Amino acid sequence: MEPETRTGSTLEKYRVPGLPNSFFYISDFLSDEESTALLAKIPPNRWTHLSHRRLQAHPSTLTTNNTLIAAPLPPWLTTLPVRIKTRFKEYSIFAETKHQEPNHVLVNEYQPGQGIMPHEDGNAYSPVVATISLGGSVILELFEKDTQDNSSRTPIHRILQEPGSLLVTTGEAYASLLHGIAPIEMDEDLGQDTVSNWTLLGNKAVFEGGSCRRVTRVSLTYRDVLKVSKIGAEILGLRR
Ligand SMILES: O=C(O)CCC(=O)C(=O)O
Ligand SMILES: [Fe+2]
Repeated sequence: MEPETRTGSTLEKYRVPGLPNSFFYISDFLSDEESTALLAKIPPNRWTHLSHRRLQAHPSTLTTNNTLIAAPLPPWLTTLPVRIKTRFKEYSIFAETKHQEPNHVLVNEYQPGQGIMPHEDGNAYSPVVATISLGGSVILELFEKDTQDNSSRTPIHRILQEPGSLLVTTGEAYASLLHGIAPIEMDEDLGQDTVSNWTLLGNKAVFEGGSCRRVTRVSLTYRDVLKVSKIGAEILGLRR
């Protein structure tokens, strides 16, 4: 692995222009080698199969009461093969969240034609999500929160997520918009005027034809769950 050379990096230069606030897009958060190494670490036996994608939660699924049972994230998501936690610190991504570091990761896998309905991530988490994309590129659509039903919604912004990229969603962007991925096989109408992070893309040439065929994409969404229960200590009566 390369030595860390990013100390002192600021997120500001990665701010996606033209969006309410606050999205940040780092196209080269991971190298190709790091992306490959990370993909290879995803445990094959932890998937929950949903109708339009498959999902795993680390270290575990939240309880019905949105509580995380205290447990460390597995090292493959934080330190090895990539020093992800260190990189998050360098960009101060979780500097202002409750535990000042992520304690929960959802891994989503989408085949071409699969997506995720417009939704908000809600108040179980501090309002910061850091999304690493692996495999294929995809358009994330942003929607106004309103009373329209999902079928008639039209996106107000579109963010193109390339493999190896990091998208950070914070503050108002987290709370005031919905986000989703259309269940299609090809993202189209790609260009300067239709993709909010066009100037921040790492490999614009790939999209200059205006479309991009989906291939399998895996996303790792890092979050800081607000409520953490030290259930082991509770059972033993050791909780202060
Ligand atoms: O795959 C993505 O980039 C989005 C995933 C997502 O919105 C979620 O897990 O809440
Ligand atoms: Fe989400």
